Amino acid sequence: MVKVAILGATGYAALELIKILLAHPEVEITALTTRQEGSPHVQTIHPSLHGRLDLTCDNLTTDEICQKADVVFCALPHKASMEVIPQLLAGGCKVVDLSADYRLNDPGVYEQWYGEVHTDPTRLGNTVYGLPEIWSDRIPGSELVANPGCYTSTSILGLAPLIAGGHIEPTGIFIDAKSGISGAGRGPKLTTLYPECNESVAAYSVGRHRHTPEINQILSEVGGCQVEVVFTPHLMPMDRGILCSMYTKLKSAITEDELLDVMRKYYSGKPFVRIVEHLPATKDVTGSNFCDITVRRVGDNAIIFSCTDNLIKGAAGVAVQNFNLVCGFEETMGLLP
Ligand SMILES: NC(=O)C1=CN([C@@H]2O[C@H](COP(=O)(O)OP(=O)(O)OC[C@H]3O[C@@H](n4cnc5c(N)ncnc54)[C@H](OP(=O)(O)O)[C@@H]3O)[C@@H](O)[C@H]2O)C=CC1
Ligand SMILES: CC(=O)N[C@@H](CCC(=O)OP(=O)(O)O)C(=O)O
Repeated sequence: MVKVAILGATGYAALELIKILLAHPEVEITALTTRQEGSPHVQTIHPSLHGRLDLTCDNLTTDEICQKADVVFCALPHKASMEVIPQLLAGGCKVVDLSADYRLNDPGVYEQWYGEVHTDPTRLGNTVYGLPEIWSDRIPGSELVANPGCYTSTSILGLAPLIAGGHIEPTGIFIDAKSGISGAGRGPKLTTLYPECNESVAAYSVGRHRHTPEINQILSEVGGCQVEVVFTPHLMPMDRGILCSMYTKLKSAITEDELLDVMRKYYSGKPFVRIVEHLPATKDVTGSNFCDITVRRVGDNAIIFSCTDNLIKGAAGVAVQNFNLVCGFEETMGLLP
């Protein structure tokens, strides 16, 4: 059994991690952390776990975490992650980081988009990006995996096959992304209060959302050329789910059926990507680690639709996929009911 700690255990991503890991045959959850004093029981923090896990959430030092765990899921916000991860690695733990701290290659780009100087810059560019559908060969045995962002993985998985095959123009790709409110985390914020966002849809961070450089970086590597997307996120009045509708210019006279075939071949043998013919909806993937993708040809354009549950394929599910690969388990272990 692999002993596992979850940092930021009081949050939404951590709750999903706990639920998945409780059903994982090779995992024992040995530590949960919070900054709160008084060591609240996890079922007080997450009532849906009542009777499932007899563990408190504790304000642990990194040394204490290293004594209790072999692998750490770091479900802290960005900036908080890079403050603890170097010590966890030095203490012998392997880490799957759900934050954005180790996803970008360039410390200057991190500073530009996150407004902070990176405090562990030498690991940027040397940390594997945990998108197993694209780089499953790079993940096994890694000491640190940077889990992708939720919008990011949904966008990249939809676009990668057509970028890699050279079927669409690499610039002028418009991503219209919609997310449920849980994407913003459990902490109270004015914009996610019920009266502010219920029965209302709005775009935010137009032209300046921090997932833009992440999408560009990964797709540029996939395509072997400079990819530039225009990424516009919207907050939707629903609990969870992401739908990305992506508008691209086709480079050739390829048909819609051929585009679907390109996608099927690209993801052949990848258990969590489903190339579908219908237009996918967020409800189709709720609670699952699937990413559902389709494409429509409209004139000279390909419109790609990609759908995930932001808390599962966008966070906890892909984190467990990465954990399985790091530990040498079946990629699907604990993830297919
Ligand atoms: N929500 C989503 O859909 C997705 C989230 N992610 C990423 O996963 C991580 C966790 O997200 P999520 O669960 O939504 O976030 P939440 O805000 O729900 O939970 C994060 C937890 O981290 C703790 N925390 C907050 N600030 C700090 C800090 N400065 N130092 C130490 N601990 C802190 C808090 O626990 P406490 O106050 O008890 O200490 C909090 O409950 C983030 O990096 C997020 O960007 C990635 C993809 C999707
Ligand atoms: C709806 C909502 O607010 N979503 C978050 C992104 C979610 C996410 O988890 O992204 P990172 O892991 O990169 O932080 C946002 O737009 O900031």
